[in-house]
Amino acid sequence: MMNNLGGKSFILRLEMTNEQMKFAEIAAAVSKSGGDMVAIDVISTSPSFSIRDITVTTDSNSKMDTIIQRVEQLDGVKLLHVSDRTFLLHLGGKIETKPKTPITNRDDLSRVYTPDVARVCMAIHEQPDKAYNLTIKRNTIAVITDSSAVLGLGTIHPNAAMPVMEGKAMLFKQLANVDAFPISLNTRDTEEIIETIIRISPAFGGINLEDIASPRCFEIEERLRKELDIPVFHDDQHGTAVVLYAALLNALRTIGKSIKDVKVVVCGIGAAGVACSKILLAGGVKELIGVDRAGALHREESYDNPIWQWYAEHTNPNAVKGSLSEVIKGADVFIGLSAGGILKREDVQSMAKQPIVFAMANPEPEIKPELIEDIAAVVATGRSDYPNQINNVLCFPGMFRAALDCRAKEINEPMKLAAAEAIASVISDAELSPSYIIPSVFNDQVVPMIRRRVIEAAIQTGMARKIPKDIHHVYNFP
Ligand SMILES: NC(=O)C1=CN([C@@H]2O[C@H](COP(=O)(O)OP(=O)(O)OC[C@H]3O[C@@H](n4cnc5c(N)ncnc54)[C@H](O)[C@@H]3O)[C@@H](O)[C@H]2O)C=CC1
Ligand SMILES: CC(=O)C(=O)O
Ligand SMILES: [Mg+2]
Repeated sequence: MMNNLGGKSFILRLEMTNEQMKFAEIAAAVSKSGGDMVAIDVISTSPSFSIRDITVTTDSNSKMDTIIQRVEQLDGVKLLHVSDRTFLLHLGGKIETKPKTPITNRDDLSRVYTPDVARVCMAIHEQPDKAYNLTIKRNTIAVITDSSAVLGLGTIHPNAAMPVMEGKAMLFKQLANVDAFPISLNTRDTEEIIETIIRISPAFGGINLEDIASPRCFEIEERLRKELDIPVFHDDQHGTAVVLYAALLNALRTIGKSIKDVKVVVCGIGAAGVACSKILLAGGVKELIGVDRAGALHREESYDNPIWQWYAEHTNPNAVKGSLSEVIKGADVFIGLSAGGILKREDVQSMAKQPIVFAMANPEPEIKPELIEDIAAVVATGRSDYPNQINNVLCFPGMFRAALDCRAKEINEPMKLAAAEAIASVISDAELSPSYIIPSVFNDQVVPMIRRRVIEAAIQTGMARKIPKDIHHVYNFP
């Protein structure tokens, strides 16, 4: 079954008769259908035929079927199997847990497990905070979803949300050495979600809420922040807002506009759209218009959704009404956090000179960059296969590294702004350009810069319960 989630790479296992072996024809069939043959591996050979794996890449999934059909039609070639490399990477899940020390004899066994472990349990029982020293709590967070807003896929089965949560857990570990447990809840009831998270919280040093739809995500996060003494961070709201703000600061630097003067249209007033709008208001944007499915939110309308009511009262100073195409006219910046393909080239043509377009919906952006690269000054998406990836992955590993290291009670607004400024500052003036406004996820300065700036902000705002040695030493904090 084909989907349409962007470019991909796949492997065709082919049985080829030796006298009719024709790589040139296979390469031509692949190329004519819009693919590239990037590798050939021999699996087995016999006097009359051989079995080979041909790795093919395409720039869109829709071309995959055509390539397969063309290759199947070649004489002397039998298609045995098609493996999608993305699926292969997911076989058996993407992460595992491992003991830190081996258990090789009875003595080890009695220390890590019963009877000696009981002494450790009782030490923590007498002083529960010792969990930070004697359990995984010190370095472990939970990545928790209710599967109601997974990427831009909407509500999907709880099992189906796991690949994204596992992916986030991988990124936490690889980028910031934070251990993360992926958890997909089998409920979408606000009270049950809150109660479940409170009940499982003792194991964790932080909670990363992920892909929980608005408006329930706002209440869930607010209530958990009050109830728990560990940081609770809704990644789609705050991680996205931090990275968006960093990218916008740098994009404006490239075209010489000031954040205080630009007209910004945010499309999709959900979890990410609300948080991004809040950070923009805090950063000084005055003319901000939010658009959702029914058009611009404005103060002359009343909304059942309390966050939309708040939004309408705090944005759109001229109470502009209308569809996205109407309100985007003359805007300097478009920020899409809604759904794929909803922005038209004509909409971008109607924006102010040197428009900035951040089409951040995943997996399909609001508009494909190639459709507007000749008319937009700066274009960014949420994806890793285009330049300028604005994705919360630039924030959450460093943010939780910092929060765990200083044992933060909460992640507050100054800590988020500090993270945004840290990300923006990774790119020097000499490096900055319209196609390089935001560092890559593989830039190894990102996590340490965020960590340092966020810990400083946590200390200065009374959120840190511990001052890591390196920070204490460098800044001479009391
Ligand atoms: N690049 C990044 O780092 C991130 C990207 N996203 C993407 O942003 C999108 C929204 O995510 P969330 O805010 O978590 O979801 P959400 O479900 O909380 O909000 C989505 C909002 O978009 C609106 N919307 C949907 N179709 C629309 C349309 N055609 N026109 C106008 N508004 C429309 C919905 O009514 C809703 O208010 C998703 O595609 C998600 O993948 C979200 C978080 C991070
Ligand atoms: C990137 C991300 O968290 C999302 O698209 O939901
Ligand atoms: Mg998400």
